[in-house]
Amino acid sequence: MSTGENCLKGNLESFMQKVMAKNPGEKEFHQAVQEVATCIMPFIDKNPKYQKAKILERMVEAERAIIFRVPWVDDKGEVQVNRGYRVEMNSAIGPYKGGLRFHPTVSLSVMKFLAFEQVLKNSLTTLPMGGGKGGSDFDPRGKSDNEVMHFCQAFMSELFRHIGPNTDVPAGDIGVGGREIGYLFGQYKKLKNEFTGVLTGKGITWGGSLIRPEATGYGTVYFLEEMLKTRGETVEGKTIAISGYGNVGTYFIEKINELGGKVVTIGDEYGYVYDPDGIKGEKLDFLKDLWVIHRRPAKDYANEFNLKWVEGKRPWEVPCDIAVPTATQNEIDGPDAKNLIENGCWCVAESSNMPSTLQAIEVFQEAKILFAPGKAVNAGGVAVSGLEMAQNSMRYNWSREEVDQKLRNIMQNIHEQCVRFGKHGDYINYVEGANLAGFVKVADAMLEQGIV
Ligand SMILES: NC(=O)C1=CN([C@@H]2O[C@H](COP(=O)(O)OP(=O)(O)OC[C@H]3O[C@@H](n4cnc5c(N)ncnc54)[C@H](O)[C@@H]3O)[C@@H](O)[C@H]2O)C=CC1
Ligand SMILES: O=C(O)CCC(=O)C(=O)O
Repeated sequence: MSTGENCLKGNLESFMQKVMAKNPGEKEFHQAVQEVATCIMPFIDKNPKYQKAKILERMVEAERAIIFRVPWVDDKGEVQVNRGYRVEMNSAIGPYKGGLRFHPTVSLSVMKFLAFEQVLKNSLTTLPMGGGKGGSDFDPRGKSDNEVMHFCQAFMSELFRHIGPNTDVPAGDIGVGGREIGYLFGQYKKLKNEFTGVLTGKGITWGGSLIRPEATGYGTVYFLEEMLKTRGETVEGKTIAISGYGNVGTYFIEKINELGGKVVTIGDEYGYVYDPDGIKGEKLDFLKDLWVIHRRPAKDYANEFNLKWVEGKRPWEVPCDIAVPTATQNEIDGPDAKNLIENGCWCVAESSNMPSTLQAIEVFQEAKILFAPGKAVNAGGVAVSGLEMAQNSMRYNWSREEVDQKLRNIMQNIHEQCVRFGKHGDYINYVEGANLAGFVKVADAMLEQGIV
């Protein structure tokens, strides 16, 4: 290793030590920062203006992080207490924008890693959106509709004072779909007495955008198509393993089926289903409601169609051409990554946020397979949220075809940016490309806006 490389390694270590000391125990946040800093620090070294203004040091510090109590009453009349969060990470290029997650694993660390990733992702879309994320440790599974509504109303009773159409615009994420956005919006409107585009993912009759429900899944496919083109390939005839079967997973399958690919797995934290004939027709119709409407486990799909259920394992042991994680963070570890490659997988497109551990990323990059990170691959969801905001401001709606075309253009543009910033000879380092392209726009805006 040269003296310059040693010096950079030393800078990264000392930077990470400071981040870890300031954010003790927040392992997901450390992981997200480390992945980004590893790519950005050599670039900052060559562009001292970013160092002088301490841009990266400022970017890892949330502009604001709100933690609040969410008390509500369940169907038995018992008081329940959950914890709510909204991390407003960076507003250099627009209002804070990012989803709300309702899941028992939600913690400050999870919220901060998601908000940090969101800043760079939103920048990649080229739309004027800053980054934020929020949520609660509330678990919607097994709750009645009435309980979900009461929880959403209690959550918004605090959140409403921190958000607004020009300040912070939340949307859905794990456990938050159209139903939850409806209850959250209703409570916001009641409290503020105004009808504004304060949330995205709204119903079509009250300000939502066509294609928003489909956007993350479809956008993933559009990005995947661009990746495959770099090797002269298409989706047609490819066998694909995925994990989650919620909003992202089901619309991903829908678009893959249209293009002649075959999705053979879905799963959850309890195991996975192997469906070698592919998830299509009435099986996809069944799957679409399974989580998004009923919040039921993946095993129900195996039982319904008499398929193999593999208890306690992840789908990454199944032979496939392409793997697309669509569930949650750190769902592919080092051994999973090795398994995938040994079984013939040559492309991994991350549709969930930070699904691969740092070790898994290393395995994919060393094997030089096509590998692209969530912040690029899954940016279609927030991109159409940005289009929903634009339509709300204009008090106008674009057609399904118009939104879909804009989504496709945005995903192609993100792919071009990844190539521009990440190409090394024949190999495209999509992680480096996405991080650098996302960083430059935010960093330049921060420089122009002074030390704030
Ligand atoms: N909804 C959106 O527009 C976007 C979502 N994402 C990411 O995509 C992923 C999926 O989100 P959605 O489909 O919206 O959520 P969802 O709530 O509709 O579906 C979540 C899926 O993940 C599974 N799951 C949840 N926790 C799990 C765990 N601990 N282990 C294994 N499986 C688990 C559930 O069973 C379900 O199949 C998340 O990582 C989310 O952050 C990223 C960009 C946009
Ligand atoms: O649509 C949005 O605002 C956010 C989507 C989201 O949460 C994400 O991109 O991870």
